Amino acid sequence: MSDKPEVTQSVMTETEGRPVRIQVREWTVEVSAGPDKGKKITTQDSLVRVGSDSASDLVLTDPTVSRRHLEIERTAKGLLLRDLGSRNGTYLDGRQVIQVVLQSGDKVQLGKTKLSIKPDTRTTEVEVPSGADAFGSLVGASERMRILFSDLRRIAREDMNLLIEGETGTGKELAARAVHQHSARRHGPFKVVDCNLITEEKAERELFGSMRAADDEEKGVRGVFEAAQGGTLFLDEVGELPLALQPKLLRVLETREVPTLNGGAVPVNVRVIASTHRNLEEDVRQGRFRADLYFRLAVARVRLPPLRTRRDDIPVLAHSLLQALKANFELTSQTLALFEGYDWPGNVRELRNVLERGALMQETGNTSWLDFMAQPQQKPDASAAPHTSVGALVVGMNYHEAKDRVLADFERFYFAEVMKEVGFDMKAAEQRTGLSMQSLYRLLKKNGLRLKDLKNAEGLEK
Ligand SMILES: Nc1ncnc2c1ncn2[C@@H]1O[C@H](COP(=O)(O)OP(=O)(O)OP(=O)(O)O)[C@@H](O)[C@H]1O
Repeated sequence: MSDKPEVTQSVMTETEGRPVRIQVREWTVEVSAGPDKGKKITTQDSLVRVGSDSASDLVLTDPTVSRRHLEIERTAKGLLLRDLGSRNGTYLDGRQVIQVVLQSGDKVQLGKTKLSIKPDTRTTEVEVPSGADAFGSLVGASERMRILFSDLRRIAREDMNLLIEGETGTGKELAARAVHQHSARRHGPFKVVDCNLITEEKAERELFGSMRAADDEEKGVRGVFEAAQGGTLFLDEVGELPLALQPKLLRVLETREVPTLNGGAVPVNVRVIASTHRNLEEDVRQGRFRADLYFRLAVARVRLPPLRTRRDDIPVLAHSLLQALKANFELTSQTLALFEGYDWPGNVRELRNVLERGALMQETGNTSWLDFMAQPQQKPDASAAPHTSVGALVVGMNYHEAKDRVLADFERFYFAEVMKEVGFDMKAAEQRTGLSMQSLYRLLKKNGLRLKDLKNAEGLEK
């Protein structure tokens, strides 16, 4: 669980423009009955997700509990419990509940498990710079994000390894880039490795660098650790790294060198930033992730909060994303209210995608935000023919902006169609597109096209 503080009360202690001291509180969710009795989580974060899925904050082994069963959010109105469409439901005093503000002493029942929630376990004070509502390309005006920006700024200076946790689309990669840009390494390279793609065969060559043959060296083949020399290496979705490879990564991190095949070693000077959407601590407990590697990676640790827990960021994010999209329309207060009432399962990426679609459709006078937001994750927009409205949109732009825009539309359309055409088989897509697997994944991700969502849209996945 994150060490991010949740703001519960603001106390101005200094004049405007100077740091503000705010009080943060810890709270605890504990299993009081059931197979996981005694298990608990104490956190300063505002959201606790409970379920059998290993990405939950409180992971339960009770087989009557759904993978994503419920979540409890600390809001200004109190502790808000939401059932996440669980199979066996969530009960309070024998009554099934979908969404409810918890009262003190409430016992929550899910399957054979009972939870007790203890607010205010401990209070501490933290300092937040006032007015800092962006860090690199990350935007956010909420106090939670401002605290996060100040943590990231400090971590950037300190050159330690960093683990960034957060749901999909919360900005983990943007945060990693921003840390790099604010560090002493900013003039060095920023290299990304998608750990979903690292197989045991590829690892030696691509990840651990110089385990290379002499002739590779002549051909100039360098592993990514060497390519990131003097800079930052971003290990995206590090929780997906096969167990067999974890000791090798650990060794490189410990020795700060990559071995060569001839028995030598090349020193590497690289800061590692890793990201995960999983609950890695739980993976460590379950033996899926090595504890020693976890502690090497998580010297500093931050969690990017889901958008639904910082709805006050939505207006500023929406305006800034629209600006970046060069979209030429105003968001009405009704639209913003609609946005603020929606849960954004795909987080900021989903908001950006919705705005992008809105920008295109508005040109044809068809904007209906509700349609876009109904199931945006299930309907990746890429297949929406871009040429119908893009012409009208780009004539107002300069050449470079227009080109970027048309290219982005083309990419989304092209990749969504190709993936459907090849039956979502990445190997076949690699051949069809002539791109490397790594580039293919990155372009899919860049365009907000997740394989799972595309399959969902085709009804291929539950
Ligand atoms: N705080 C933010 N400010 C501005 N844009 C943001 C922010 N967070 C996310 N975004 C937008 O969402 C997109 C996705 O962000 P990013 O790729 O960093 O998310 P992620 O957490 O790494 O996602 P995933 O886990 O799916 O890889 C970005 O390209 C950007 O447009």
